[in-house]
Formats: sequence, C-alpha cells, structure tokens
Amino acid sequence: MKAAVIVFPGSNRERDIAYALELTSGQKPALVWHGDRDLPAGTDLVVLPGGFSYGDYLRCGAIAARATVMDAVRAHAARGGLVLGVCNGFQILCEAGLLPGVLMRNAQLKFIARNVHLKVERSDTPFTRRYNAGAVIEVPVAHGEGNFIADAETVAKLEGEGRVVFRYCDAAGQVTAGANINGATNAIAGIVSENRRVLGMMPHPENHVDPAIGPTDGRGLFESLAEALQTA
Ligand SMILES: NC(=O)CC[C@H](N)C(=O)O
Repeated sequence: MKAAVIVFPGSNRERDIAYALELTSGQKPALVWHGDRDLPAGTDLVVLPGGFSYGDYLRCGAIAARATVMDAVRAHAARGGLVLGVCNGFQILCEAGLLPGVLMRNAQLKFIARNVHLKVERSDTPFTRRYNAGAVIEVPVAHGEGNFIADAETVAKLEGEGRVVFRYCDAAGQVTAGANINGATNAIAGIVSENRRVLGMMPHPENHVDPAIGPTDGRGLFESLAEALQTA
C-alpha cells in the first residue's frame, strides 16, 4: 500500500489515520501538504483526514475542496484510485463534488463527541470487505456538521445503488430516530461513489484500531484497504 494523507491547515487527525494505516498495512503513509501539486509517485490510496481545515470557515470543507492539491486528488479519483475521507475529509469530498450531497450542521446545533454504533450496510467495497454485511461496530464521532443531506432523487439513487455503507444505529443494530445522532437523512453515516472507490464517512474508525488503547471495531476498515491493495 502506498497511501498519501493530505494535510490542510487545521487538520488534526492526520497522525491518527497514519497510525491506523501503518498498524494494519505495515507501511508508513506519506503526509502531503495542501499546497502541493502532486501526489507521491505510485500513490494508491489518498486519505483526507478529520479536523477543522481552514477553521471551518464558510462551511466545513468548502475551502479545502479548492486547495491546490485537490486537482491531484480529483485526477487520482478519476483514474479509479481509492480515496477515503473521514469526518472533515467526508465534508471535503462532498464540497469537491467527489461525493454527492452535503454535510449540514447537526440537527440539534451542537458539536457531538461520543461513541456511536454503526451498521455496516455493505461489505462489497474495498473499505469494508473484512466486515460482515449487517455487522454493528462502535466508533467515535466528533463533529458539528455531520448532518448528511441530499435531494430526494440523489438519496433514492444512493439507496437504490447500495451506496450507503454505514448507518447510525443502536447497539442492537436497529436504525431508530434516537440512534440518528445528528439528524442525517436516512441516518446515513457514510457513502461511496458510483464506482465504490471513494468513501466518505463522518465517524472516526482510525480511533478504534489499537487494543493497547481501547476497542478495535474500526480496524476492519484499514485491514480491508490493506487487503484490497494486497499488502495484508
Ligand atoms: N473531527 C472532524 O473532522 C470535525 C469536522 C468539522 N470540523 C466539524 O465540526 O463538523
């Protein structure tokens, strides 16, 4: 695996993601600055980490989506390269048009930082092949703008094409209104692009990977990627 983690001014999860990638693939990712024009040669996975890029001004991810490096990220995606966006990274992918929809302020207008349960809806993606479809995992969220919204036609297309990969649920895997922590449409927590090579998700799997620190439910995502890129 040759991963590149993009760092914007205000990113704060790049080291967590780099740690998770190295722990599961044995290979250290490159950290790439937002002003760079090119990705390191041979990059097969681009990761947009969480944080507060450009201070969350305008709307989370809106300025980062226009950063210099994003032309190279778009070109990588257009070639069918893998792209993972977590939290602020998901927001950036939507603002950049690499994923549909937008992340609006949480329904209760409050920042939410806590563990949540997610239902893994699809295991037929390079990001989730190590999970069983229907599995319930526990990972943290930490966001103020995680409320996924898209027009009805786009939501129907996402659902119809099986592109909703993660949904907020309760501990038993039930998708209830109470479990939908931020009011997202259809409790959507993560989606993939049409070719299933670009994944955006609000929760942070990178923070639940190391048994020395705590739970490891997020590990499957990084192991899936390592396997998809044939290094695990
Ligand atoms: N942890 C994050 O990436 C937070 C994303 C963004 N700053 C928000 O509050 O929604």
